[in-house]
Amino acid sequence: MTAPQVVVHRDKELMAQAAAARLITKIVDAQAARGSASVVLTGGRNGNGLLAALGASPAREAVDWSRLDLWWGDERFLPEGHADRNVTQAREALLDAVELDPARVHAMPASDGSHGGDVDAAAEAYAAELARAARPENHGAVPSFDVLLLGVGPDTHVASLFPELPAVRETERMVVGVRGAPKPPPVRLSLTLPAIRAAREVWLLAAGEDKARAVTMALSGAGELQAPAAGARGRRRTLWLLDRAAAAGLPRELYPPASP
Ligand SMILES: O=C1O[C@H](COP(=O)(O)O)[C@@H](O)[C@H](O)[C@H]1O
Repeated sequence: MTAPQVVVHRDKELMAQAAAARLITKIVDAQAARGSASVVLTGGRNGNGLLAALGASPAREAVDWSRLDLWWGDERFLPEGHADRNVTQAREALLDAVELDPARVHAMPASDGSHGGDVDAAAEAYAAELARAARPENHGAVPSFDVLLLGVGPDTHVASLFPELPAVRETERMVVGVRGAPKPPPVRLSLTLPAIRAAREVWLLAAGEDKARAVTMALSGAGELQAPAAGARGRRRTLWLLDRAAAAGLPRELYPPASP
C-alpha cells in the first residue's frame, strides 16, 4: 500500500478540470500499454463534477471509449433509472455522451433487478462479475483497476463504507450490502477496503469547506474504522485531489509549497 500524496487546487472547478485531465492521460496510457483501461467510478458531487469536466474537455477525443471498462465503487440500492443512483448521475454527467461498449459498463445491480430487494444477493452477483473479469496475474478476486475514484464524504466515508459500520470491517468479501447508512438511502452496495486496495491507483476527491474536517482527520493518522478514507490506498499510488477549502485544516508539510 502506498502513502498518500496530496495535490491542492485553487477551487473545485479547477480541481475537477485537473482531475479530468489526469484521468484522460491515465486512460490513454493504459490503453497504449495494455490495450484497454479500467476505471472505478464514484458517486457524489466531486465524482460527478470530474465526469462533467471530462465531458467538456476537447481531450476526451483522445480516449478510445470502446476499450474502457467502467465499474462502480458503490451504489445506492434503488430501482433502475432512479435519479439518485450513482450510475444514473454518471450517465447524465458523461456516459451518455461517449461511445462506450455496453458490455464493458459494469453498473451495480438495482433494487428492482433480478435479485429483487435482496441486497446481499446483489452484492454477491457483483463480486462474481468482478471475479470473472480478474486475470490470474491480478491481485485477488478483482481486476487490477487502473484508477479507482472515491469521493470523500464529510463524515470520512468513501464508497459506501461509513465509519464504524460493519462494511468497513470486512476483510474477506470484495462487495457487501450496506444497511443503515447514515446518508440516504440507507441500503447500498459497496466495494470493500480489500477490493479498493487492489487498484493500481486510488484517487480521493474532496472539495469544499464541509470536507475539511474529514480530510484533516483521514490524513492525520485516524484509523480506517473511524475514518474509512484513511484506509483507501492504491498499490502504486494514493492521490488526494483537493481544493483549498477542503485542504484548509492540513499542515502545509503534507503538500508541496508550490501548489498554486
Ligand atoms: O453517497 C455517496 O457519497 C459519497 C460522497 O459524496 P459527496 O457528494 O459528499 O462528494 C460518494 O463518494 C459515494 O459514491 C456516494 O454514494
